[in-house]
Amino acid sequence: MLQKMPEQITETVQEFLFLDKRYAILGPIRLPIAVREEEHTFRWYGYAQVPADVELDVKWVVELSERQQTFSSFLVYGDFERHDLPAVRVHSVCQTGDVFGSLRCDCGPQLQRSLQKIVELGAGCLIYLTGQEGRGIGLLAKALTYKLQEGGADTFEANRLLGCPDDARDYEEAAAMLYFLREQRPVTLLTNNPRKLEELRRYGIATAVRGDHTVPASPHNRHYLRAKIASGHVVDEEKLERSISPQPNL
Ligand SMILES: Nc1nc2c(ncn2[C@@H]2O[C@H](COP(=O)(O)OP(=O)(O)OP(=O)(O)O)[C@@H](O)[C@H]2O)c(=O)[nH]1
Repeated sequence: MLQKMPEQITETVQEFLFLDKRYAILGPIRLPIAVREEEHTFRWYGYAQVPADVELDVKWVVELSERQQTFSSFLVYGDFERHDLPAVRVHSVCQTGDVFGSLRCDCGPQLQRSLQKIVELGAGCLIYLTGQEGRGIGLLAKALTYKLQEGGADTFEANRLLGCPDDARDYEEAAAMLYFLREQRPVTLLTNNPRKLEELRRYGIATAVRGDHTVPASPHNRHYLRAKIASGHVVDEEKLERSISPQPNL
């Protein structure tokens, strides 16, 4: 192990307090990303909660990382900190949709579209929450809900049949990271889920407003999207219907 840490590493680890919780924030790290096949440079930050009694240094970060392999992180684009109303996507991990490109949900296209919107606007942030697979019930329970959905249950009924809540997610960490970047200055939250907005506001991001985040649907996720609408998601119906029942090319 390195005896003396080079400055570029020690400067990368910052400490941040939010609602009595202590966070280690690592970054920024330059990350070139292809968005619509064009290269754009984002600033990447990782973070973790830190117990009050540990000394926050590089050694501790490395030990934590060896113990715990999965962390949430976020991407920042443009002059996010100073822009009047930048775009923010708070995205819950969806291995099937985000990584495999599954059409059973709208997660993958929503993730891609959020990066596109951020680049188009010129300033924004994507917070990728890895602890929220399956709306917080975890990957394996989500897999079980898929089997139940094949038997006719909708996405929420399937959760309940397993004794799980409809939605077990919490947004305190996301609020903490937004506060770290911009304190309470307004942002447009790209979401169709009004609860997500309310939760961020409850945690101190009081000035956040909602920006529609409807993406083209497929026949595979029609039922899923209808269940989300019935549960309170606000979707641009025209955009959705147009994509579900494509008009023949004239
Ligand atoms: N339990 C369960 N979770 C699912 C299912 N399909 C996708 N998910 C998870 O749902 C989460 C995304 O939540 P959504 O309900 O699609 O949307 P949202 O985040 O509340 O709202 P938006 O901001 O508009 O995307 C991800 O963690 C996915 O893994 C499913 O059928 N069952």
